[in-house]
Amino acid sequence: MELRVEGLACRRGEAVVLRDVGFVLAPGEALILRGPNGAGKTTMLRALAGLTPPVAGTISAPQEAMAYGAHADGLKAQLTVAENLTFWAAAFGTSGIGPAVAAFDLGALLDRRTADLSAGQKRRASLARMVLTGRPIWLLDEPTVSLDAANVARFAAAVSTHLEAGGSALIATHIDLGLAETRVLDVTQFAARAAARREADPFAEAIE
Ligand SMILES: Nc1ncnc2c1ncn2[C@@H]1O[C@H](COP(=O)(O)OP(=O)(O)OP(=O)(O)O)[C@@H](O)[C@H]1O
Repeated sequence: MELRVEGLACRRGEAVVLRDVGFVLAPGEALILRGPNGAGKTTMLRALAGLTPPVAGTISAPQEAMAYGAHADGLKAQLTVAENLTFWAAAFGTSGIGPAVAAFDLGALLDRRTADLSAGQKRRASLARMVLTGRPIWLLDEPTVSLDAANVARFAAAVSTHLEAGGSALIATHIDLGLAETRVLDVTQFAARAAARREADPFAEAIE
């Protein structure tokens, strides 16, 4: 499913952080969100995921087409990895957790409470949930935090499998994931405050 975003203005709290956001994400494509800390990557992903509805603009794909993987792992701490994944599979009507377990090498961890996992193990269990959603558009916020090199590669392979199946992914990350043929979207071009400053002072851009 294509995701077409036009004229999006996104707020965080009371402040409009981004405006005039526009891009097209085609099936089979990954788009990397870039920008320094505070540029608005999370803000954009939250708007697309429906957590903070945009102030203006249009998002072509319905909410049900998107799966959001946030900064937080979002696991139920007292449940085991298997119980967490089974819960998600049931919630999204996906049969079987096998492909998600294999993609993130979780076989040896299935009976462990997620509260007792290391940070990287929690991250892997959290990312496995994306596979279980069965949703075509993945929105991922710094997905590789806490992952070692082998697991960054596992994550990249899971994204590639998703893209090959006709899915797409919008990924905020500061690292090179090693994905083939990704496009990069620099969110600083959509900064609402810089635009407002430039409009107020036509010479501001020259001294920034
Ligand atoms: N709850 C909030 N209320 C008001 N402003 C916020 C809130 N959360 C974040 N902000 C501000 O919104 C701006 C965009 O933040 P955002 O988290 O989208 O940036 P980011 O590009 O994801 O940064 P990072 O790379 O550090 O994760 C920042 O200036 C931030 O301080």
